Amino acid sequence: MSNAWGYGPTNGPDTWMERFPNAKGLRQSPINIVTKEAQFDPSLKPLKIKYDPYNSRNILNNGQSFQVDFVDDTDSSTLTGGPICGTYRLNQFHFHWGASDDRGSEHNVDGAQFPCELHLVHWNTKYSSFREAADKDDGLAVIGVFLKIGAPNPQLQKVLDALDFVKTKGKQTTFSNFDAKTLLPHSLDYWTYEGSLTTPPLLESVTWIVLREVISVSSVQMAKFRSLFFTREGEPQISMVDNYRSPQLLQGRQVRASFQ
Ligand SMILES: NS(=O)(=O)c1ccc(S(=O)(=O)c2ccccc2)s1
Ligand SMILES: [Zn+2]
Repeated sequence: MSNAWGYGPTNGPDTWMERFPNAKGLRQSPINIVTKEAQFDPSLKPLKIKYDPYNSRNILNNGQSFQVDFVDDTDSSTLTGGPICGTYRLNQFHFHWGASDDRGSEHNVDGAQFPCELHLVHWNTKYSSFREAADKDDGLAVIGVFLKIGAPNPQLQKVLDALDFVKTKGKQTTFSNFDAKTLLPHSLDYWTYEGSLTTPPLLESVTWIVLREVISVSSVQMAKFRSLFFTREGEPQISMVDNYRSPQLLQGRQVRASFQ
């Protein structure tokens, strides 16, 4: 029986500190964003996001979520501006969601959870590769976008339609010509703070950029997320749901806002 980390009763977030000591670190993610304590910082620049659909490569069920991977050997899909210095390249995006619409996001806002949260993962090109950047203090920048129950999201549906081909752990399929920018809300107002990966190895290398404006998702679309499995083909099926870590202690960190 694999002792890999996961989200179940015997390998979930409360057990992670046994094998991943970063879990007890001072800049862990996610957090609860208390909006009244997030200070407007006029020195924060607007986010500059340039994504080239040509870079989207495949979609993979990695046994914890599903991710859309991007070719990141050039600066054609990048994040600049905002709270970061230099250029960060888009490497992948993935989601976290709940077993029901009342939970699923990792970050909370004023104690409220959303049914789903999108993470767009970028790495700092001052380092030679994603792998080299992954454990550096300024190595990664992740844009978080909350999904709220409402009208069906046609752009998201393009991603959900591909899930039929990656139902179980390890399955992947080609996913080309997808413009990740179509998943972003109109406003790029954001909160930002210094944090970590929200999954093992919980590296404290992430500048978090959490967008204030949500994107919509219908309940039917949420059911599609929940049609995936944590388990491999042929193993007893465990539905891929509740793949989120709960908010961690702020430990004195400041959350800044790009807006008043
Ligand atoms: N949920 S999250 O956005 O914080 C996140 C967790 C894991 C990753 S990673 O797979 O990119 C990765 C990055 C570095 C090392 C290992 C995996 S991104
Ligand atoms: Zn994530």
